Amino acid sequence: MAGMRRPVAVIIGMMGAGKTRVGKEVAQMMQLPFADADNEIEHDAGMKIPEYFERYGEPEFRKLESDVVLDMLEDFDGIFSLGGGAPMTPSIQQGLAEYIADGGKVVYLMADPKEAMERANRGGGRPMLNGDANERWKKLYKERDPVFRRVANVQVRTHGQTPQVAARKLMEMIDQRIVHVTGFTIEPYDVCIGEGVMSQLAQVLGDEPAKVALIHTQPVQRHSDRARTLLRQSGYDVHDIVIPDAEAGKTIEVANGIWQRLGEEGFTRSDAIVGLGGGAATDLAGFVAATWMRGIRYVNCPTSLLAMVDASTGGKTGINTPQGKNLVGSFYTPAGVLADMGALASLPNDIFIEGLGEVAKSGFIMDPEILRMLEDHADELRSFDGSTFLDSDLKDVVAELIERTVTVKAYHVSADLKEAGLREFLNYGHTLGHAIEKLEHFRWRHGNAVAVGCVYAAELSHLLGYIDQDLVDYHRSLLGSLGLPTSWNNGSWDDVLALMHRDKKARGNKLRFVILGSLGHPIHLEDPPADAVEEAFRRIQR
Ligand SMILES: NC(=O)c1ccc[n+]([C@@H]2O[C@H](COP(=O)([O-])OP(=O)(O)OC[C@H]3O[C@@H](n4cnc5c(N)ncnc54)[C@H](O)[C@@H]3O)[C@@H](O)[C@H]2O)c1
Ligand SMILES: O=C(O)C(=O)C[C@@H](O)[C@H](O)[C@H](O)COP(=O)(O)O
Repeated sequence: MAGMRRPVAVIIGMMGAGKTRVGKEVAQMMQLPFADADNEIEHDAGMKIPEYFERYGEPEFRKLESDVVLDMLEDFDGIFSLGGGAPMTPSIQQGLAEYIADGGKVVYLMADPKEAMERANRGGGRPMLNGDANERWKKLYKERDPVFRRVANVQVRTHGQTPQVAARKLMEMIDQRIVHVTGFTIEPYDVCIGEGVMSQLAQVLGDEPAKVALIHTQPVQRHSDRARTLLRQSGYDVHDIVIPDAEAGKTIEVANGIWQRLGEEGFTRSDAIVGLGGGAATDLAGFVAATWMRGIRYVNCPTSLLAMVDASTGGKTGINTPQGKNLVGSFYTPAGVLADMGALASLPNDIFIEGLGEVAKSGFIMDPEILRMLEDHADELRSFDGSTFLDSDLKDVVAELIERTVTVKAYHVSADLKEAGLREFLNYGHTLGHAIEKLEHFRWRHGNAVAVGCVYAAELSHLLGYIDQDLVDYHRSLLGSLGLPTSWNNGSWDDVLALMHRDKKARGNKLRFVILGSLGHPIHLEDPPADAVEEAFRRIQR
């Protein structure tokens, strides 16, 4: 039945861009069939395209092309390359938009115009280039390039690359998962998830910045080396800024040191920042980007699981103060997020597991499929080993968990960037979680503290009659099976309570929490009874 199959990717681009050559190469690498729309048309028409053009003219050709392309979009499951002019036809544009909405990848293959023009002129037989071929090509490029950019959801630059290198790049891009973040007050951006996606850094930064401050920590040196090389190859003047690791980097002193460097090194409003590392590094880099000259462009390259699923997306940037976690900051949206799963190869097991705390949180508040996946793969996830990860079956599971968790995040952020209500649901588990982190002098990892905080919030939900004991037990058993902590007994209630009053959800002297009305349905809890708030704490101490 039509509609059951769809292409793995559709390649569009100018005549001579190498769509067929590169497309065939990709198909071979991925062991998929390849189809070229022009061949399919010639097959249907029973004649060569130039002959069809001559006999029936361009409008008839475009009609036939549209029929063939729309059929293939619903009944072909390989790599499909379109003729240069196909994406200009409104019915094909509509078909491609539906295909993208259904999760498809429309790849704009961007070759060097000079190379593409030469290739297109070689061999002749292109009716659209009749007359002065170079002039025709340039004119068509001017018309088509903006349309191609609009209809594609993936862009691959192949300037000066061999078809094999271009194909590998394209394959990485096809394999990637993309979550789109948009909203009323948000400049839309994509979170790209997959191995190798860091190679899109220059594309996301754009042409405007001349200088790029690459802010990272020392443990991710190998990934920052790669980013620096990519940036230099693309012609940026790269300024390497190494910050103290983890929470030690989220301080006003560190931010001040970077402001000084940006000033001394002449960073202007058109320059940019790349934040690379765990969530602490991306929070700090975002904060510097938000404040330097009141805001410059920044791109996040998260390298920990937690930063990939949560910290790098959504625009909450900030630093800690001696009084608490993230007390100073701003909502400032990145231009893009490149979650390169290749970085997970160097991630220690305990830091991977910590990230699962935020993944589970997203399951509890919205996406039960996340919880099912965590249950089904608890043993493999718990034994995560970066050195074998990229070649293991776990990679696809983790890619899907990242995509689903980022989708939960994007849903809340898109509707409520500045956290007027809905976005607060992402804070499930954080009221107690942040207090634990502070009382443990940040030696407890964020995701671990959030895991305990989720059990606390579940206990509170149960005490107030919203959920039954089974769901509280489920929190403990699921989080425990992943190697996450579910209890904490290292601080006094008075200290915890004082810190929870400093939580950003509190209003005046009233506590506010996010609890569960039922699984997947969080609710706000305003000014709850003091005895329930304390009793829930007693229950997580056991
Ligand atoms: N802005 C937000 O919306 C948001 C959301 C969630 C968490 N956060 C913040 O994120 C931080 C927690 O993030 P985190 O868990 O990534 O902690 P982290 O940034 O402290 O990183 C944990 C450790 O792992 C190292 N690391 C990271 N990637 C690595 C890799 N690929 N290989 C080897 N080592 C690697 C880091 O250098 C660090 O030592 C907290 O500060 C938290 O408040 C922010
Ligand atoms: O994006 C959000 O909104 C969140 O609350 C996500 C949290 O997982 C994250 O830890 C965030 O940094 C917490 O923010 P805070 O406002 O409670 O400091």
